[in-house]
Amino acid sequence: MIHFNRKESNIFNSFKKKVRRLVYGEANSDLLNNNVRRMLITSLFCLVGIFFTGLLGIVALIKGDWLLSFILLFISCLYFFAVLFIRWATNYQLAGKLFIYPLYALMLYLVYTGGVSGTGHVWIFCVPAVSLFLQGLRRGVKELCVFSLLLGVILFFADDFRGGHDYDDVIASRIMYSFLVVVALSTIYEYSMSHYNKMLRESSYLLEKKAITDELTKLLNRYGMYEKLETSVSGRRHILLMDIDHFKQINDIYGHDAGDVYLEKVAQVLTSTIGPEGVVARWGGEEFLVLLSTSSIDEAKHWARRVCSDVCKLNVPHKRDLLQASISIGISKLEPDDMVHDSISYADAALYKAKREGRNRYVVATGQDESRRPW
Ligand SMILES: Nc1nc2c(ncn2[C@@H]2O[C@H](COP(=O)(O)OP(=O)(O)OP(=O)(O)O)[C@@H](O)[C@H]2O)c(=O)[nH]1
Repeated sequence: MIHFNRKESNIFNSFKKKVRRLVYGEANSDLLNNNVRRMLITSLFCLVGIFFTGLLGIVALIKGDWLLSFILLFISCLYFFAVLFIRWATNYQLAGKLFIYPLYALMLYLVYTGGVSGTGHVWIFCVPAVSLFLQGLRRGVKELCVFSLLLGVILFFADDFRGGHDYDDVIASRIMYSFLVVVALSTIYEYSMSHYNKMLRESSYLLEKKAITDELTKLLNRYGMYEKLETSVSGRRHILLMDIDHFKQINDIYGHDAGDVYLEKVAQVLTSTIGPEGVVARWGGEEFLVLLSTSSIDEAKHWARRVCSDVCKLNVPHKRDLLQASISIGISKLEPDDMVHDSISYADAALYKAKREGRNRYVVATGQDESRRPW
């Protein structure tokens, strides 16, 4: 068993960090994002490509094979440019094309000339996996068909042209068969991976949605609303924190299920009353929170008044009765540099003032400006 001592593992960790920074750049924390992942893998392909074409280019240069050396070093520079391009434009698709087309050309050139001592064809087996990854399943398969066709022509007829390598027919057919087997296996693998990734993306989308949605009312839940509240915007916004009045009585008299139906209806009223002026969430129990995009306190009061009036007008039929209630609201403002928690506390204090003053009303939070003063 290998044991690393602390110093070795520190060196190893800092080396790992450096490599991650080189490859991932700033995207390290966002690896679940499909685009970011593709960008990183394309960068990695390019880095591997730079290394190998660069190295083989230098070897060819030392051996005096000027043309091969020029081609390899040119491609190495192209891949370097592709890495920079991904970093600069974050466009992995174009960078992928910059990678794959020179690769096709280089592979066909190596097969055509036979490469070093007739070993040119040994490199072609990396093509299917790279092509399918960079170009996607459909396009990748089409391009691999064209590539295989050109490969076949070169393998069987290259010796008819000047500089073409003379492949034995048996070897040519074996190279062709084995290449087609790799194409088929890579296609099956890519198909199953893309299918699996699609399912993974769908289920992670559903889970994400579930995590921020209230099951009963289908509004945002507290967690989802916190995300909205913490999204920084340039201007002032307003918070309406609301609580249904004497809701316990509805539960006590008509039962919990009737209470649930009433909550659902209140959620619908809030959504239709506020419309695009804000975001509505179920804050918990019989409490709702609206984040208004308006910066004007008069407009915030206007929306609070409308909510009070629309909830009062709500009659929810239950057996032979009609469920009715009112709502109390606390209003506070949320400036870009305010602590979200503080603004909600102010709205909460205002809400309880509204309850104390007789319910079915709104109260604007006081003291918010004083709290911002340094004294
Ligand atoms: N049906 C139902 N009731 C809920 C739900 N969540 C909380 N409640 C009930 O909401 C009631 C809240 O009651 P209280 O906090 O005493 O307040 P209230 O009766 O609304 O009175 P005020 O707020 O003082 O006007 C409790 O009876 C809870 O059981 C829910 O999801 N469904």
